[in-house]
Amino acid sequence: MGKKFYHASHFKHTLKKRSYNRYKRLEPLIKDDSLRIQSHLKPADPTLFKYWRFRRNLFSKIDSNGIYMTHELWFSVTPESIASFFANFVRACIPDAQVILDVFCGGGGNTIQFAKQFPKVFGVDFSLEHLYCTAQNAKVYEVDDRIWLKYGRWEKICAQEYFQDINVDCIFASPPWGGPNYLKKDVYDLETNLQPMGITKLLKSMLKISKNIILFLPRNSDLNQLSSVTRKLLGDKAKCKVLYVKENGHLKGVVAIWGDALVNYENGSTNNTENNKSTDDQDETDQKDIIPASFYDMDA
Ligand SMILES: C[S@@+](CC[C@H](N)C(=O)[O-])C[C@H]1O[C@@H](n2cnc3c(N)ncnc32)[C@H](O)[C@@H]1O
Repeated sequence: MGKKFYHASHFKHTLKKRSYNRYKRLEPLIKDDSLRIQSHLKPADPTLFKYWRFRRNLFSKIDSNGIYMTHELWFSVTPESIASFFANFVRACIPDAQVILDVFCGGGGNTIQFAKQFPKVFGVDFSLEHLYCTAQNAKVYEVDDRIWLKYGRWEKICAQEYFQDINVDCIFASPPWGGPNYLKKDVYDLETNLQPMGITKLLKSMLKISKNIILFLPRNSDLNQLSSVTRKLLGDKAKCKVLYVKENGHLKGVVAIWGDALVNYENGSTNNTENNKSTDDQDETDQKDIIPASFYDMDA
């Protein structure tokens, strides 16, 4: 992968060698190991307690005490059963896929589950701390050898065409929704609220790299905007499929899906049995289950 990416297995080492200034920024966190989660200890910030209670939903291996999180990751990591569902879904739809790109990879919730299914996974994030968490967490799941990380803003990375020469089979992205206020309005405007760019720009930037795209979006996302962006960028006959994602009966968000291989899948072809095993804390975690509750064929 040349000098463009950091291999997750040697993240610290390569960062120190190639980008000493960046390494220096991260060094205090590495030295005092302050991002490492000791599962039995509540986070210092009480506003995070509600996420900590469900910590095993985020990473089933959190009790290994080898998982790394930042403050932001407590409320933005994709819960493991959902991330596993997405990875199984892509595997079922594109069985011979080799390369997955996870834009906005955060703490590796999705990257790790993809790496369990596919030989090569790229993760992009503009937070060095988050990339460090992804690299560390991937070690716990023993998939660090399959993960390559890119530091930087997606806006810049796609403009500089870093992925142009790589045959990416599918792009997954869980972009920032703009904080908890996303539920305050009945309908979430995907052009003005989604970060770091609206849905049109985001989808356009990704279509240059792969035709198979999955975006994890707020549950109140404006479906009309998804329909019109599909028509605008892909033509009158193109389709976007929307899948409602539930965890423990709670609607967590929607995924918008583009690309024939993903859109034309057979219902029920994915299986999440590994993650249906309940962990301890029965009252907290209950049964983890992802139910594709509804499907909309957006006839653009
Ligand atoms: C919702 S979180 C992703 C969580 C991730 N899927 C996981 O399971 O850990 C969004 C991530 O996007 C990153 N991010 C926000 N703006 C970005 C940008 N312009 N370019 C790259 N990464 C960005 C944040 O640092 C954060 O880690």
